[in-house]
Amino acid sequence: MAEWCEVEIVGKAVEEVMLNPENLPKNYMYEEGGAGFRHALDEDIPVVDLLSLSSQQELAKLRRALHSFGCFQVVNHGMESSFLDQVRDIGKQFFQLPMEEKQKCAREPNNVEGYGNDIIYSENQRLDWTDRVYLKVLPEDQRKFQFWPPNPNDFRSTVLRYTDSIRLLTEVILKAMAKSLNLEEDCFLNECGERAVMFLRFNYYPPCPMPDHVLGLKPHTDGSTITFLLQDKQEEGLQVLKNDQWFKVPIVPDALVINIGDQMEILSNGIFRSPVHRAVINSEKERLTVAMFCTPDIEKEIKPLDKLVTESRPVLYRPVKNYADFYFQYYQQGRRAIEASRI
Ligand SMILES: O=C(O)CCC(=O)C(=O)O
Ligand SMILES: [Fe+2]
Repeated sequence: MAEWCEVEIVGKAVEEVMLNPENLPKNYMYEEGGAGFRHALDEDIPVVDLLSLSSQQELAKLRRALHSFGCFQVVNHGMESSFLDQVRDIGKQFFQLPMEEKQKCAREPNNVEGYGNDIIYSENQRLDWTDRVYLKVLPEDQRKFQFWPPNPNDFRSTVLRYTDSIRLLTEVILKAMAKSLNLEEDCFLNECGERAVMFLRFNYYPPCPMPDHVLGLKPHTDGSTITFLLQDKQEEGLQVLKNDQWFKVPIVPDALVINIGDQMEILSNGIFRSPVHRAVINSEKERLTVAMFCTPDIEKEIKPLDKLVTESRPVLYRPVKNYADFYFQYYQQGRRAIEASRI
């Protein structure tokens, strides 16, 4: 691992790489790709109705979904279709701006926030076919507005409103997840703490001339407790791995995809599974998704809840703190950061 270094190698926006399609850098290429590379099965990922989530039947469905797939889609979450369109639109409008305009909120080396893409730690690193805007939206006093696009002019107000809505929804979902395991409803929320952190990421995937050899996002798990993903309205691309097979996460109108992240896998002592997932791309259409990563207060130590450790299910993970600190190094090596916690 000697070639992995702390200092970032500065890469190009995918949008610029795309201008020279005959010469795609080999870091993007999966040699093993080809026909079938993007293939995934259609087995419906469970869709949970938030309005029925107090019923035992819906809670049981939630528990099964989180144990088998590690993800589900939620409908009737209270956000209007037109508002979700607005959230996607501010992202699309930003990526359509001229490069000089986007560069005004460019990410700084070795920092995750702002406009940019992968932090490159090694010449050999596999790169993702995506440009992003990544922002810490909570806690409020940690917002760095210099990285928030001033353009389109409703960007900031829309992000703030979306953050408020997701914060409320997080409470509802974490409570339901606790209830689905017959635990006190606040137990996961308490572990996240008063100063829980939320990161928002707009993922923009330009069309790619070699979609059978390139991935939008390499296989990974999220480092969050839970992640909310607003999918593109037209273009599919998200796939989750279950029993060594890829499954499509279909577009369900106005639904949000909710993924378990590594820190929830740890809290639940492995009952909820943080799924390996990836994003595939296509040669004709761009795709835009909006991910909100909910993570605990960085001062909180995260470990399996006592009530979920039993004789038949011994403790599976060591405590972790400030998971994001080492998450990205693992991610860029195509490894799972949870390895550092597994006993
Ligand atoms: O864009 C997608 O479909 C997946 C996004 C994702 O997994 C992420 O941002 O971590
Ligand atoms: Fe992800």
